[in-house]
Amino acid sequence: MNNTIKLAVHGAAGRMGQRVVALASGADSVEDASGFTVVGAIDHANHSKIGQDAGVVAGGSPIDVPISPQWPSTAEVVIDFSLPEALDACVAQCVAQKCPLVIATTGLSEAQKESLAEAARSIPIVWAPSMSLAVNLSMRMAEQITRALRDVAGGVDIEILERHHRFKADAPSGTALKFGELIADAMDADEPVQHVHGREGHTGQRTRNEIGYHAIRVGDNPGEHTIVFGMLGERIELNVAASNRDCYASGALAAAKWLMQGEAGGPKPAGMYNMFDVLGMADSQ
Ligand SMILES: NC(=O)C1=CN([C@@H]2O[C@H](COP(=O)(O)OP(=O)(O)OC[C@H]3O[C@@H](n4cnc5c(N)ncnc54)[C@H](OP(=O)(O)O)[C@@H]3O)[C@@H](O)[C@H]2O)C=CC1
Ligand SMILES: O=C(O)C1=N[C@H](C(=O)O)C[C@H](O)C1
Repeated sequence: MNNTIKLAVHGAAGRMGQRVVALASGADSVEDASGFTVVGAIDHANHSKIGQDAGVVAGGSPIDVPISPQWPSTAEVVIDFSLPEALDACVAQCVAQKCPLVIATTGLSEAQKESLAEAARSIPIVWAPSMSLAVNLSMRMAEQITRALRDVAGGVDIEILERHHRFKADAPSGTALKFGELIADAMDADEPVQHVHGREGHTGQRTRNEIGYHAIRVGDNPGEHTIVFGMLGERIELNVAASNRDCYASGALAAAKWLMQGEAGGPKPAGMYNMFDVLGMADSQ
């Protein structure tokens, strides 16, 4: 009997979708990727790869699953790496099929975030801007550093630099925004933290309660974040960089597996989860 997890990938012909298909279908031996059968490789109807075998599109052997706009009825869990404008239909489909969902797409609108919260009332969703273990661990470290430096004499200036490939559509990265959100909470400032995106012109002196963001787009960089904690006389730089996209793909597969491991033997209960939950870091602030 085949008791592997039946997986559908949304955005399957894209850079990330291809790596998820490749790992989940065993092209490389990665522990988090074992135990899946890819049953659906979904992309939009006008994609040039429609009809081609998803395993071959991903650079491996055929897996008998074509890239298709059709949703398979057999999927037990869905991983989405697509575009914000493609996400609403994906969420609606998962709700209709009562299918657990991992959402990795970034650049979502506030309205989309609200509808995700609504969807999470009926299905379990893992939603995170970075599926990488190293990034999520670095987020926890950034919170700790922020708290440790909160009352340092002279103050600390926190700036977030992110570097990504030239094809990336959103800026700053979802990960940079998440770092900023967590750091702002950890600053526990008396006044609201200002999120300042780039600087140009006569900006005046930097205020104490701001976080700066700088988005660099260069070549094929698969993702790098540097959090600078600048003090008077010294600084800390927390740098986390991907060498390739498999840290995100294997993290998404770990999340899909985690969603399928509810206490009652079925999937997790409906709710909104993140990678801290998946990685057992929810309480390690
Ligand atoms: N959370 C995480 O760990 C990570 C998140 N990401 C995020 O994942 C997303 C995808 O990244 P990446 O793979 O590099 O992007 P790509 O553009 O390479 O892939 C997106 C895929 O979705 C397709 N698509 C477009 N419209 C639809 C639709 N209506 N239905 C289904 N598929 C559609 C695209 O087709 P077409 O090319 O024709 O537009 C493409 O094949 C981004 O938001 C990125 O920021 C990326 C890496 C890690
Ligand atoms: O588009 C990408 O490539 C990435 N996007 C995510 C983000 O916006 O944070 C995660 C990762 O950095 C790669």
